[in-house]
Amino acid sequence: MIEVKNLKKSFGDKTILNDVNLVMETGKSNLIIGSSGSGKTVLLKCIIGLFTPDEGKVVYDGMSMIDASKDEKKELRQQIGMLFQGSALFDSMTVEKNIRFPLDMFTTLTSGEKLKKVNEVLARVNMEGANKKLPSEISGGMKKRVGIARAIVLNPKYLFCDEPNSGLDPQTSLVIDRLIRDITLEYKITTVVVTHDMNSVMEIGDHIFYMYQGRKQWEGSNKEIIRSNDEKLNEFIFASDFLQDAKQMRMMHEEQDKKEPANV
Ligand SMILES: Nc1ncnc2c1ncn2[C@@H]1O[C@H](COP(=O)(O)OP(=O)(O)OP(=O)(O)O)[C@@H](O)[C@H]1O
Repeated sequence: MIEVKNLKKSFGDKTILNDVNLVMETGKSNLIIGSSGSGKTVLLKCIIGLFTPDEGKVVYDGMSMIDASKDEKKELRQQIGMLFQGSALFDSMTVEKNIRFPLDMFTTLTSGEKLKKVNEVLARVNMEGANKKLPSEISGGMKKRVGIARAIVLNPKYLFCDEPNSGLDPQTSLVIDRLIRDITLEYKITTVVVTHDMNSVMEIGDHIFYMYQGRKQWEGSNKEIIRSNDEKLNEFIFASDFLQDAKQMRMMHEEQDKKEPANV
């Protein structure tokens, strides 16, 4: 579980995050959504320790990141897997070397043990046998899968994904979303996803945080979001790329409700 408590962050006299409180549960996909400039990336960077908040705390399973010792921070960093926007693979390295990179950085495993781990995670993302391929030789969706394999190779307790579907077609996005959701459940990871994609919200949004002008404006599940009465959230849903999908989803759910009233 990750708890964000009374987090504040400003740059100069501009307040970016204003008293943000979130609880992100283990084994769940926690999504952060919001319009451009609402503070999602700054929030993510505060959570993973790339920015130091001006006030407040980020607590990882009872351990406050700010108050942690140097060794505790180092240990925590190893428990964090990161899927970057655009996958961020090393172009000159093969798939195998890309995935092995965190093992080389953080472990003293033998090369045989490392290869075993690489092959395990490659199989988990359905990319068996792709060891010797270069990033330039695989598709965007495959690159994301390699990025996920690299993010989970150290068995992280926490997984952060920044726009995991950027640049992917809807079908491939669905594959990536489901992979993130399944891995979150199987490995009992606390997963945090920053996204603009309504399909992801509906597919994997166990818990969604809607950020508006540096504050948490709304939170709830993917079932609740399409029935929300929050004006700002609805404006966001209906004014953005979410429009078509959201309308369709809302209609689908209304149809479903007529048949079987949902208890939410
Ligand atoms: N290092 C920085 N120094 C100064 N201002 C910053 C810095 N990083 C972000 N900001 C400002 O913080 C605000 C929030 O930015 P942030 O990147 O968190 O938005 P976002 O919600 O992630 O947007 P997007 O969806 O476009 O990525 C913006 O006004 C941005 O200019």
